[in-house]
Amino acid sequence: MVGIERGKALLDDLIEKAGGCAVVDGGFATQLERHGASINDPLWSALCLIKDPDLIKRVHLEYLVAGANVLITSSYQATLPGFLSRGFSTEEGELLLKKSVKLAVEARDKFWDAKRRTPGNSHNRALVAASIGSYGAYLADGSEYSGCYGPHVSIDKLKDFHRRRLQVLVEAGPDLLAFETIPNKLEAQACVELLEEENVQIPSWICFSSVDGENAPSGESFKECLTIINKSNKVAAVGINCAPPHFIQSLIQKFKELTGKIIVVYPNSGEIWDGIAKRWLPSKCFDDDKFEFFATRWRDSGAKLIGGCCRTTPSTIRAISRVLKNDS
Ligand SMILES: C[S+](C)CC[C@H](N)C(=O)O
Ligand SMILES: N[C@@H](CCS)C(=O)O
Ligand SMILES: [Zn+2]
Repeated sequence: MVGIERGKALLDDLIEKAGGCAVVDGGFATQLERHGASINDPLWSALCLIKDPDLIKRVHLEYLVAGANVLITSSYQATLPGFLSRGFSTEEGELLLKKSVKLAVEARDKFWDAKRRTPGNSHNRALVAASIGSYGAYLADGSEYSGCYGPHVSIDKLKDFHRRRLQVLVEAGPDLLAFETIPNKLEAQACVELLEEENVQIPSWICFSSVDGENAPSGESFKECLTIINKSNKVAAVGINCAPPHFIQSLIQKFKELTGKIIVVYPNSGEIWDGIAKRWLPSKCFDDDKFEFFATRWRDSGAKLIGGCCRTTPSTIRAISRVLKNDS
């Protein structure tokens, strides 16, 4: 078995060993902020790659201890143009991108080396998914929740935006690529074409946000979006991240009808991001108990990777992990 098939087998194996549903980590930026990191910045969580890499590793370890089987790297809003605009050279920017993968791999290996020696160890070796935030995340104007990129953003522009970061992240050796908060069909198409053009040999997941619980944020149907993704053998899983948790049950059912790929869901707490004021607004939320209650429903509806996104914490992941493990 070579390349992409080997990577997919690794993911299938992780899911099987976890009892049919593996746990993704929780809000990465949220946990950085709980430790005092100040990330109100165009680079958002990626600012810590520059300012406090030790904290990044610490947060990865906290999610592993909480039961995460997949770690998502700190590269969501880490981009070469973003680093260049801060005075870094291209080479330095590429090193920062690589560092995001290195920190997660080091945390995973440290945790796994300790666990595998423990008698009765029931842990799986976690996988590292390199985060690729949408173009809207880079714009830092909240457009990952609207999908409105304007008429001048073509598929070629989106591919150009994503290409070098993707190459550098793949070179750094993660197990998976995690495209996050994709808000429209055009960007989904760009990601799929890029994976093919770059002949990427590790599996990806592509996750959409949603603001109405039925469609991509752009208003385009998931049927249209998934028709594009279904044609790609580079994409192992598809799903939803950073959407309100009360949308998830019906979206899993919808996705089940639209794809044969693994379904991945990691909703946020339900708070709404105000992209202009750059803060979370209160709204209908799930607490950890509700995540615990709904995690088994999401699994029973067909999700095979479940976690949390913004405003969830290691205690959310502990609750999800506990219930999925005890119930499998
Ligand atoms: C997932 S959102 C809360 C990340 C931050 C956003 N892209 C911004 O920079 O405003
Ligand atoms: N994984 C990202 C959030 C995506 S919305 C982070 O917390 O950095
Ligand atoms: Zn999020």
